Amino acid sequence: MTATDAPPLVPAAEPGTADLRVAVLGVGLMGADHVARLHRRVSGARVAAVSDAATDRADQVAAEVPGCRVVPDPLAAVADPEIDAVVVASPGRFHEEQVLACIDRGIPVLCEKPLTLEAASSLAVVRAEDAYAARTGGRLVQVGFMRRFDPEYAQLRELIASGGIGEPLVVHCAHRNPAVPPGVTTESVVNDSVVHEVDVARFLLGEEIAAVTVLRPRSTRHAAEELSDPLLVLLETTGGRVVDVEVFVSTGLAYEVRTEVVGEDGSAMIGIPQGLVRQSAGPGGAVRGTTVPAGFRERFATAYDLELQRWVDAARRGTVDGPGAWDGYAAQAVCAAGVEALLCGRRTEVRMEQR
Ligand SMILES: NC(=O)c1ccc[n+]([C@@H]2O[C@H](COP(=O)([O-])OP(=O)(O)OC[C@H]3O[C@@H](n4cnc5c(N)ncnc54)[C@H](O)[C@@H]3O)[C@@H](O)[C@H]2O)c1
Ligand SMILES: O[C@H]1[C@H](O)[C@@H](O)[C@H](O)[C@@H](O)[C@H]1O
Repeated sequence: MTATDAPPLVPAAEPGTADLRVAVLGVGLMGADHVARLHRRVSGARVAAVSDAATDRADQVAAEVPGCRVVPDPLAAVADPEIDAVVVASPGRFHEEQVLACIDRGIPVLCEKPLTLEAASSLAVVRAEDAYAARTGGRLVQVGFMRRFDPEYAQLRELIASGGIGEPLVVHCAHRNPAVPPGVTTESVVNDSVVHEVDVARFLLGEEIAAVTVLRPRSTRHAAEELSDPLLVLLETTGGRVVDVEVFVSTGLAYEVRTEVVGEDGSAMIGIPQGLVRQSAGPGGAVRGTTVPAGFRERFATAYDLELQRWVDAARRGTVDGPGAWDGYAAQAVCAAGVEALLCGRRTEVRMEQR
């Protein structure tokens, strides 16, 4: 199920308030999905403008939404007085300036992960939003860690919080993509893929990550040259728990995202369809195990719906109801240590400012 073929959400916005006029910056794979969701499934908002470095792409996406304008310069879209809120879905290297422009204008922004590409620039976003909060008491930034809105992750968190499996000790994660676009590097796998598990670990365990170690097992023959794939990433939390992440981005098969938490009194796992599931290439390269989703758009369709609906509802109330700038910064600080650990081959401590 993707943005366009699922049944609409139940309207959630409060009556009597005007629709939020949203600009979406970057309408590639993710941005175009967000436009379709905001247009067809989410209530209380309308896509008033789109902006993309590829103007033909922007024209094509805008044509699907009545009343949607194309604004070629993304910063002009942010500055436009007829825009109330922004979704940033451009490549990560543009996030910092686009999010800072939203904070400068005092409008809410949902920024796709990663918040920025480095810990220092993410911290600059935190500081800018803190200055805005000191002046107004409000918050503006939400980061697109959509797994927090996935019903299975939410259920797992509640189970842990209720003591249902006792004190959590170890978390095992698998994050497997069938393939990644050309140009993806081993370092960008840490920043773009492992960043989800970093946020999941903080979300489930409620503590920071203190150190990262990265192991490089033998690489698959399916990986692009120079890509170390899979990786095993070990995250040690401040409370002494350990999270292991197998990240494998060129399986050639399907999209598998699993998380198992092992506690003192039990364990719980999410992300596995019931029954025996086998993933293997069949004759002629066909993929068996079709109950496993093909990609993140299918697996997390409900999470993206809920993420956008809650962002719109909160933005209309002048608040943020989801992972904020600090969560984006914390994840980048861990990923920076992860890239360092990858390059030096040793356990690396995370350097993070005090909140
Ligand atoms: N949460 C998730 O599950 C998820 C999934 C995929 C991608 N993402 C994130 O979404 C973002 C976009 O990824 P994608 O897969 O859609 O990439 P993409 O390459 O498909 O799309 C990016 C688009 O941005 C445009 N662009 C380039 N420079 C721009 C600029 N300065 N301003 C505005 N647009 C610009 C490109 O022309 C392209 O159309 C990334 O941050 C990525 O990490 C998140
Ligand atoms: O940008 C994508 C996206 O964030 C997906 O959710 C993740 O599974 C991929 O590994 C990553 O490349």
